[in-house]
Amino acid sequence: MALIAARDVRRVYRTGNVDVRALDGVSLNIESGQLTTIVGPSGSGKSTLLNILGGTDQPTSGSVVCDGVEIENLSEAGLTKYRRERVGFVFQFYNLIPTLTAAENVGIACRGIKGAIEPSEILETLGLAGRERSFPHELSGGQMQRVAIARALAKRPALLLCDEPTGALDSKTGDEVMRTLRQAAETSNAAVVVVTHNEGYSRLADRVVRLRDGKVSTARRMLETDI
Ligand SMILES: Nc1ncnc2c1ncn2[C@@H]1O[C@H](COP(=O)(O)OP(=O)(O)OP(=O)(O)O)[C@@H](O)[C@H]1O
Repeated sequence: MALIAARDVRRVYRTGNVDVRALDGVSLNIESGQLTTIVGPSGSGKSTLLNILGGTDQPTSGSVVCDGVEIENLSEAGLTKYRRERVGFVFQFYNLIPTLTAAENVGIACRGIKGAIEPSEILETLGLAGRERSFPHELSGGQMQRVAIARALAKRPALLLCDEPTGALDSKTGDEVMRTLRQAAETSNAAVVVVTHNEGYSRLADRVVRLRDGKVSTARRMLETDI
């Protein structure tokens, strides 16, 4: 069974007298252990979809079931619990706390979460052994992003949502980060979903969801092994 099943999801924003249909009947499944990229032109609804999957926004209509949770029916408290326990977030500009070390940044994010991975262990998995005590300003962009990925993975989320995770990186480092995310999907069995403007990364994806005007225009598998 798919980790996420979205059915006929609509999100309408009202600005003044104008309704903007950010999502206009999106249906898709997202599987655990796979890397899914969401691509499409600016304004096509990519971030809106990510926000709904992550429980930072709710659909105007339609249904989104993630890991057995019906997101559209959650209260504020339910959404907070869902975000905290099931979803990891990775952002373009890392969002690390500058006054905390790499290990502290990871540790603080999963305080009180049962079964969370030790900061040193997850940092090592992500190739950052020996950098536990480094502060963000002592790390390169790629290393900071790997700390951010470690922070997101430490709580063993079912879903890892990444909004333009390579947007601030050069192409070689961006490639490395995408490979790290692909590996994370395999080893952690999380569903990794990446919004990206870089269509080239689709070659690393198991599945590519293309949005256009708030609708899915194509959703296809990329790897031979998954066809
Ligand atoms: N809070 C909001 N209020 C009003 N309109 C919004 C809001 N958020 C998004 N929109 C509109 O919804 C549409 C989809 O926006 P969204 O940010 O999801 O697109 P996107 O594909 O992520 O774009 P980009 O690639 O530029 O980040 C756009 O027309 C946008 O202006």
